[in-house]
Amino acid sequence: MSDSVPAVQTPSTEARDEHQQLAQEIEDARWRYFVLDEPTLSDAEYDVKWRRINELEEQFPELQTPDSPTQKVGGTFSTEFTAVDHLQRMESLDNAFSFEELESWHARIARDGAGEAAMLCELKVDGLAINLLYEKGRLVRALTRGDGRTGEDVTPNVRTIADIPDELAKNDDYPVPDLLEVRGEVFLSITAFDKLNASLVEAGKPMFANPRNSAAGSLRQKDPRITASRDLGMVCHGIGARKGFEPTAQSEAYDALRAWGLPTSDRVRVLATMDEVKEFITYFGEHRHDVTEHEIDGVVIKVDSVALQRRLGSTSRAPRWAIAFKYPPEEVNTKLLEIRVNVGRTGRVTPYGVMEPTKVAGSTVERATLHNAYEVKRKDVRPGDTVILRKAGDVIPEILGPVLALRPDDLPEWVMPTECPSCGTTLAEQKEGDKDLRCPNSQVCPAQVYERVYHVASRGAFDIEGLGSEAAFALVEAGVVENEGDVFALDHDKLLRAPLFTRAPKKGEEGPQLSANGEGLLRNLEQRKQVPLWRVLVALSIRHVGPTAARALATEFGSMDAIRAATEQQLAAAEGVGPTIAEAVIEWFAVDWHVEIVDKWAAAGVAMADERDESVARTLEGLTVVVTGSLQDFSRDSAKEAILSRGGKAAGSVSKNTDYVVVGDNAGSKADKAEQLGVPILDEAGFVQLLEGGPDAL
Ligand SMILES: NC(=O)c1ccc[n+]([C@@H]2O[C@H](COP(=O)([O-])OP(=O)(O)OC[C@H]3O[C@@H](n4cnc5c(N)ncnc54)[C@H](O)[C@@H]3O)[C@@H](O)[C@H]2O)c1
Ligand SMILES: [Zn+2]
Repeated sequence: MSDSVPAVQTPSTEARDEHQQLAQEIEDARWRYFVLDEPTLSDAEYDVKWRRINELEEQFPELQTPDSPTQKVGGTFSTEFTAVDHLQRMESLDNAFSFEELESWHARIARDGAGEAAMLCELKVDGLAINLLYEKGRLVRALTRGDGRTGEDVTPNVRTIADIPDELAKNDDYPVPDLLEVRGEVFLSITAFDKLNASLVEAGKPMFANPRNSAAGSLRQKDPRITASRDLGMVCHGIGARKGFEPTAQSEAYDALRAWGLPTSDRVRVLATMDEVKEFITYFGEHRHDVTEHEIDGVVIKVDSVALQRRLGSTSRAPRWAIAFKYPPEEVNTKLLEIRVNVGRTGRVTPYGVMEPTKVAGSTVERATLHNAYEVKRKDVRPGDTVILRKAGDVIPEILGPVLALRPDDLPEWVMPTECPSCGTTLAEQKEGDKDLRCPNSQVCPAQVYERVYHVASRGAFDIEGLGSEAAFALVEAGVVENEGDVFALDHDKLLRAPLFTRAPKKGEEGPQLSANGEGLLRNLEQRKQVPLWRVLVALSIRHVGPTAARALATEFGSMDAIRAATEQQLAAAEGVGPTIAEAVIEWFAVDWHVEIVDKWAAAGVAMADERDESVARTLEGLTVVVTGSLQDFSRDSAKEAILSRGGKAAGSVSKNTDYVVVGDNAGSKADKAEQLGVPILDEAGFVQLLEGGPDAL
C-alpha cells in the first residue's frame, strides 16, 4: 500500500450523465432566476443541485470544464437592455452552510497566511447586485451583475433610487476619486415587498417568489417610472475599479463610501477571532427578523485587509477571501396535496392546506392555514399546485401562493364546502359580509363539541389531567358526552362506553373494565370540581372571556349567580370588564343550552362561587361601592377584597347605580362624578365604619 495521492478517478457513465443533467438544470434555473426574475425552483432546491454538482466535480475533476456552471458567475444579460462590460469583474460568493464549512474555509485561507487576519462581518442582503460607476464624483452608469463580465445598463432606473446619490459629497478626509466602481445590493424593504405582492395578487398577476426577485423585477423594468414607484433601497458592500482611491482595508473603503454620501450599513463589524465571527452569525440567525430594512439570507465574512485580499485572490467565480454563511431557507416549494377545512371551537370553518411534508426553517411542515375561502381565491392556490411555503422564524407557516409556471393544465379551482364536514349543517356567515363561514349547530356539532371539551380541560380553564385532545375526541366519538355540560357527570358506567378508557377483563372479571387512565380521569375530574370561579368562566367558551376577563368578573361578582343576575350595565361598569365583554356575557347566558351547561356542572358539584370568609359579617349585601384615590390602610386590592367579602360589589366607575364612593388622596374625576350624581361620598374613616356596621353605622 502506498500513501501517495489517490489517482484521479475517471467518471463513470452514470456520473457523467448526472453531471450533465445537473448542469442543464442549473443553467435553466439561473435563466429563470436571474433573467426572467421568475424562478420555478426554490433556493433550497437550487442549492441541493448546486452542492451535488460541486461534489461530483470534486470527486471527478475531469467534469470541471470551463463551461460548467460551477465556473461561472450565475446569470447573463437579457437583450432588453444594453450590454456593457464592467471595468473590473463582478464576482459571486462561495457558501458555507455550517460552522464546519466555515472552519474549513478559514483553514484554507490560513494556509495562505491569512489565519490571523481581522474579519469584516456584514449581513448578506437578499437583493440583486449592482455596479455603480462614478467619474469625478458623478454617477455615469449603473449595471447589473450579468455574467460577471458584462452587465445590463439600468442607469435610468437606478437614478430613481433615492439612496443612490447622483453626485458624491465632497469630504476632507476622503477626496472624491477620479473613478470608482461601487458595488452593492439593491433591495426592496420588507414592507414594500409585502405591499407589492399584495397589489400584484389583487391585480391577478403572479407575485414575486422572494424579495430578491421582486427587487430585480422592479429594477429591470423598461419603464423607469415603474422602478420609481417601487421604493427600492441600496446598501454598498464593495468596490471595483478605482483611480485616486487606495483603501488599505474593506472597512476603510466603507468609511469613505459613507463620507461620500453612499448608503452603508451600520451593522458591519470587524472582528478578530473566529469565535466572535460565529457569535455574530449566531446573533443574526436568532435576530434575523429584527432586521426590518431588508430580508437577509446570511452573513458575509471578508478578510478586511486589502493586501491580504490581493494575496488570496479569486477562483473563476468568487473571491477566496470572502465567504457567505447562509441561513436555512425560509421559503421552500412544495406540493399542495389537498385543501381541507377545520371546524373550530366557535364553529368557524377554516380551510387549510395539506402539503407534502417539507423542511423549512428547521421544522417539518405539512399543514398551513388558508384562513378562509376568500384567501384561497385571492391567492389562487389549487390542490395539485406547487406552492411557495414560507416559515419566518417562530411565525406560523404560510402558503404564499402558487408557482404558476408549474401548474398542470386544467387544474380545477378549489371550492369551499357549503356544509359542515363534521355534522352536515349548512354553513352560514355569522353576520352579513363576514369573510368567515361558521357551522351554526354549535350545541352538538361533534367537531365543535370536541374542541370545547378539550378547552374545558385545558391549562387556562379547569386544567384536568388526562383529558387532552385524544381523550376529548374519544369521549365525543363514543357519545358519552353530548357536549361539555356532561363532562363532570362522567362516572364509571358512562366511561366504560368509551373504548379509550377501558381494558380487557382479567381472569374472574366480567366484560371490559376501566383502564388505569379511565380511573385516573374520574379521580381528576372529582378533584378539579373545586377551582376558582375564573377557571369555570374560562371553560364556558364565552366570546372575549379569557383568563383576564374571567378574573375580573370573578373578583367583581364572586359567584356565577351574581354574574347571571347582573345587568349589562352592571357588568360593563365592573372594573376590567367593559361593554364588549358585558355584551358577550349577556348574549351567552341568553342561550338555553348554555345555561344548562352551568346548571349541569353545578349539579355535578362544580363550585360556582369563590370562597368567602364566613366570619365576616355581610354588611354590604346588595351595595355597590366605588373606591377612588389612595387610602392609608388599604391597597387597591385589599379595599376591593374588603367590599367583596362583605357581600358588596366593587365597581370601577361611578354611575347612578353606585351606592357609595370612597374618596382617598389624589382622587380624580370619579369624585367629581359622584358629586354630580349626588352619590354619597365617604372618606377612609367612613369607609371603615361602613365595612364594620353597614349603612346604619354611618
Ligand atoms: N431558485 C432558483 O432557481 C435559483 C437559481 C439561481 C440562483 N439562486 C439563488 O442564488 C444563489 C446564487 O446566486 P449568486 O451567484 O448571486 O450568489 P449568492 O447570492 O449566494 O452570493 C453572491 C451575491 O451576494 C450578494 N451580496 C449580498 N450581500 C452581500 C454582502 N454583504 N457582501 C457581498 N455580497 C453580498 C452580492 O450581490 C453577490 O453577488 C443560490 O444560492 C440560490 O440561493 C436560485
Ligand atoms: Zn358542524
